[in-house]
Amino acid sequence: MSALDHARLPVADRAAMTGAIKRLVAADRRSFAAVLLLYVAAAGAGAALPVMLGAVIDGIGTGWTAARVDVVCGAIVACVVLQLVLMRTGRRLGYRLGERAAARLRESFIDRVLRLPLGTVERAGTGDLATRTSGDVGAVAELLRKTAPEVAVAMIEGAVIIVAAFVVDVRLGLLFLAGMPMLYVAGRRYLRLASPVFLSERAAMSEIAETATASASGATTVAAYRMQGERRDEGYARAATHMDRLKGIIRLQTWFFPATDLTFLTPAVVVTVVGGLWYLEGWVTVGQVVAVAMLALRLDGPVFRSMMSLSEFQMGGAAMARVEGVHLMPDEVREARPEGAEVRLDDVVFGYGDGPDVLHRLSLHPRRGERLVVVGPSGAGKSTIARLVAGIDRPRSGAVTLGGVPVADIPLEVLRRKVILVTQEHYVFTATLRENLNLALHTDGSQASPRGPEDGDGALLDALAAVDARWVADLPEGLDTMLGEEFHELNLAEAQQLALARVILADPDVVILDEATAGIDPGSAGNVEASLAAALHGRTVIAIAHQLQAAESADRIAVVQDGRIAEEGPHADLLAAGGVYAGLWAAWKGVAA
Ligand SMILES: Nc1ncnc2c1ncn2[C@@H]1O[C@H](COP(=O)(O)OP(=O)(O)OP(=O)(O)O)[C@@H](O)[C@H]1O
Repeated sequence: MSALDHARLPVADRAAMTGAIKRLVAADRRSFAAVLLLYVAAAGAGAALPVMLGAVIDGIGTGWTAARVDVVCGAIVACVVLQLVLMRTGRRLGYRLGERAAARLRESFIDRVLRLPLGTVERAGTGDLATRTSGDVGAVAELLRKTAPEVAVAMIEGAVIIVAAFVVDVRLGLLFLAGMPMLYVAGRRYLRLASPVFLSERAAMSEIAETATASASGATTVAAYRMQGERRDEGYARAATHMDRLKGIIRLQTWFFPATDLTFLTPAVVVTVVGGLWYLEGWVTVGQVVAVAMLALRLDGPVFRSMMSLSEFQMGGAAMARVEGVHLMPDEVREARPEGAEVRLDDVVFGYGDGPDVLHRLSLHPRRGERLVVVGPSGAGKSTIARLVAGIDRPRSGAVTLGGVPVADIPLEVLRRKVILVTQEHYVFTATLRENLNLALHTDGSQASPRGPEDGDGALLDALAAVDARWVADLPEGLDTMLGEEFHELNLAEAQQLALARVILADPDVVILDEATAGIDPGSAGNVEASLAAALHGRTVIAIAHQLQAAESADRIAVVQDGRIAEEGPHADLLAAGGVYAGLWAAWKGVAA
């Protein structure tokens, strides 16, 4: 296979992000309003402190009684307690709200990823998708559960403090705002500059993951071609790029953070100095100046907290843009309903991406219930035929149909019940053998629902027996044995048998086996195929085979060469014809002998 072209998955723009945030808020509207209300009330109780303190200062000057001062001081203490209680309750609710939003986001992300067309996933590269699935979704969850509530509290506190300053005195309130333009300008500039910097840092991280995943999954190939040095250099180069992007973030923050120190001190200094002069003019009272100056100083808390969170906020935002980007993938419109289960390939032309044609006007008509074996030299296009029949790819021209409609137009949930492709890549889920088998059963009532021990294990055990999986008898807990890397690990042959047993349980109309028994030793592969053929009797089986032994017993053999069907017919006829198949057979017999 040639290298896949890498078409990155999209990243959400501002409008898509706004839409996503609106959806998240709307899904939990009442809790959101409650949290907002609690934060505003807590901030109000906090801002009341300096205001009341100012009132006490002025009150003492204008002859308040000690009792009155005591009452106000009591109210100040009550406000401190109230603020603590409100803030604590708000935070608890806020974190829960964030957690729920994160869970919702995760679910819709996974749902979307599982519905992505396989071809798209392949072209995007597993690194990009892996980074989005693990790192990015995690970063967004952190954003929703921690950073966003943190920033929301800070913003609300800041807003309430400013309102409180205006309540004390409008002119002092305006003075208070004197330091704000700097903060606004610096904040805007930072946000504008930071967004692409953080996005590029995330993208560089994906590249590292992509390289590491590719090197690890292709380790044996890398070793065989002695490409360790190249792969290492590639990894270093990607890591260096990532380092550069991180340095960019640090450079940006180096000038931004000191600037913010100045910004939040400026209003307090301006209020104290100018407010002092206004007091001398008799325009304001000492209590008012003290109250607004204290409010200005209190601004440092929310400003500092939001500054500290801003980088995480940016990072979370960049991650969210990538997570949401997955939703921008155009949905595949698959609405065709097949009538029956006849498979036909007519004049099919196909090529990968922008590459050259690999199938050239190829036609193949597997008959209902027949076992058609497809053979041919390496690179002839056998697996490509399998992918087209399974609806993973679409032909450039011509038609690949199932029950009279294009396979690639059939909704996946319908198609997967009718056509199953088994390749050499098998996945054993970390779950019990029973659960691994039950995956194959439809849960919508159209066929038997997942079975537990109480339902009898007959069907599961029969399916395993049909693929000659004798190892099941030795499992410590039978069908309830946990499989997976950390539990009972299956070897390649066993994993293939598990995949084949799933096919029997799924009971589709058409089964495509693309070297599906290649991992099983040639001695037992024959047994497995024979018993599988018996279990799949009546189904259309298209088997792609390297081992010509499997071809001998086929109903029909199709020989693919250079993307075309070179010959078709039963084993004996093709041998007698003395063409391509006879040559392949002789070569294989020579090897096998
Ligand atoms: N994902 C892909 N992207 C680009 N080219 C591809 C891809 N998969 C296969 N090809 C190319 O398409 C042609 C047919 O490949 P295909 O895998 O169908 O052949 P095959 O007969 O199954 O070979 P083999 O027996 O080695 O598996 C080859 O030239 C191959 O390089």
